[in-house]
Amino acid sequence: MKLSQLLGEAATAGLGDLDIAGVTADSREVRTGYAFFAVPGHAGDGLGYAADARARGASVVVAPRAAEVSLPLVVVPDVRASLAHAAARFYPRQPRIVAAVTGTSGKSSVVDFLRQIWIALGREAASLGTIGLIDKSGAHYGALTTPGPVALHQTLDELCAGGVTHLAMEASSLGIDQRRLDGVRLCVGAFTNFSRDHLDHHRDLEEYFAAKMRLFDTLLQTGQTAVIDADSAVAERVAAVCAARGLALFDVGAKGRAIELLSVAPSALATRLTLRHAGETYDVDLPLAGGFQISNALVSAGMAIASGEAPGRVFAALASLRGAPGRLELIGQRDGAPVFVDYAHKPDALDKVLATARELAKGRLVVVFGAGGDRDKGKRPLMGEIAARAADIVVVTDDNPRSEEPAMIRAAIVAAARAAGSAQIHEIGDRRAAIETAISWLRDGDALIVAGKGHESGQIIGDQVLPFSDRAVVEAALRGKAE
Ligand SMILES: CC(=O)N[C@H]1[C@@H](OP(=O)(O)OP(=O)(O)OC[C@H]2O[C@@H](n3ccc(=O)[nH]c3=O)[C@H](O)[C@@H]2O)O[C@H](CO)[C@@H](O)[C@@H]1O[C@H](C)C(=O)N[C@@H](C)C(=O)N[C@H](CCC(=O)O)C(=O)O
Ligand SMILES: Nc1ncnc2c1ncn2[C@@H]1O[C@H](COP(=O)(O)OP(=O)(O)OP(=O)(O)O)[C@@H](O)[C@H]1O
Ligand SMILES: N[C@H](CCC[C@H](N)C(=O)O)C(=O)O
Ligand SMILES: [Mg+2]
Repeated sequence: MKLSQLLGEAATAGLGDLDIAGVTADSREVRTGYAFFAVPGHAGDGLGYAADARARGASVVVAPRAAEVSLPLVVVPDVRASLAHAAARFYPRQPRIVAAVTGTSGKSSVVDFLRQIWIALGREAASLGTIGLIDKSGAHYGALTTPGPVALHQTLDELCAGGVTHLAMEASSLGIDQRRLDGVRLCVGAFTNFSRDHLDHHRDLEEYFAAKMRLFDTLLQTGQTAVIDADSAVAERVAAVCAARGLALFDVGAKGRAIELLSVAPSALATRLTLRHAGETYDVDLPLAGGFQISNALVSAGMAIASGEAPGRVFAALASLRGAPGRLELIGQRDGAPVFVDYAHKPDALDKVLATARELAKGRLVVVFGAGGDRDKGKRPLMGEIAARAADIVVVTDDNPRSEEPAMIRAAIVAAARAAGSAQIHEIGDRRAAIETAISWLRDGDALIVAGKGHESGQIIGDQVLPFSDRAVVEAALRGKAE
């Protein structure tokens, strides 16, 4: 492909006729004839790797500023956006329907539910996000929630070639901000909710909010639909952003107008809902527990309807939804006490999941959790406080300490937990021992939530990833054996 086709004629300053064999922002992936996009990153500056790119055969560097690089160089105003658009042109095919969801919590659940609804309605559907790419061939785990633009466009092209017509994808705030989704031909966008997260990357909550809003004020086009959880505290602000862009608003929830949640009747691990949409009333038996799962299910139903599906069929499909892996997933029981694995690793998610579990526990509520190293330190005391207030027994353990001293992370949680509530607070660093001990304490009517790692398959200590699965450890402990 010619450079002019990748970047647009105006941008290429006389170099438009160069044949380009591939695009990348990582010099280590450069092959002969590639265009190397020099991205100023968090850890390094791509221009510093131009010599490496040249040595590996790059034929041109695309950069945000002029520099001495011994290769033809094209300067562009927004190099991450140029990379994303170039990747979209290099890998041109995309599923006909691409729906993206943003929000602090619920994204992985929503994309999983939307894929399940589409499949139930006979569509060739896939989902992409934190738990990987899930299509009919199975689950393929990826490192990022929203992949980098080159990997993303390659994936979209491959999915399309494989016959996938409908894709539900997570739009992380970092992904949106870093232009990973620029060039994706979106049809529908959705917003779940907003609370504290990623303050290790965004300067403050306003900046984090603005990053999410880019999905609505820039990436979606006038006339397209935005589905919003109307019960979110920021729903009105999001609606105003959507209105200013000329998006069609589809709001869902107790305060929703497009799908109005009229009543909720919880029963053990399921919930009966009555909904109103376009003047019709629907009864739905949602086979999931928890108010937050209702929100997620309604957002996914809204996205399915916005993508052209018949509402009656969409609501009928909700009756067979399965929870996303590691999201309030019931693994088994010990003496009448259910044990769940959940991915709450931020304050609001922990609050929501413990509130749900409290309703399921006739006896004591037990929680095992920790907090990630090299991540927002501010969330540690908040999570300690929430756990101590919501649970009866709190076991603070390790969750991906990365380069930090694990005991320091635990200490920050434990101190806040001890100051906050009347719960028993225990500290057991070894996560396997923490889970096994908590399970050994269970009595009839109790409930245990093992939070923070969900689907994850490793414990990151230093720069090593040791195989570890909460699910496997819980299963083994419930069988009464070491895993
Ligand atoms: C902090 C962050 O967001 N980093 C992401 C970002 O990297 P960066 O642009 O800052 O890169 P950098 O390391 O400073 O390097 C600068 C440039 O030099 C290049 N380079 C580097 C080394 C080399 O030898 N040669 C070379 O060319 C790099 O490819 C890069 O283009 O852009 C890269 C490409 O898109 C991402 O792979 C990378 O994700 C890292 C691995 C990461 O861990 N990101 C996490 C925090 C993340 O993005 N998480 C979100 C949210 C998760 C959620 O809430 O669900 C996600 O979407 O997953
Ligand atoms: N709508 C919601 N509101 C609040 N908490 C939620 C909601 N949905 C899920 N949660 C909680 O957040 C956890 C993560 O859910 P999920 O993976 O669906 O969200 P996510 O937005 O993809 O999160 P991440 O950004 O970590 O990938 C769940 O395990 C649950 O504890
Ligand atoms: N995408 C999130 C996931 C965190 C999961 C939790 N187990 C942790 O390691 O903090 C992050 O990397 O911050
Ligand atoms: Mg996710």
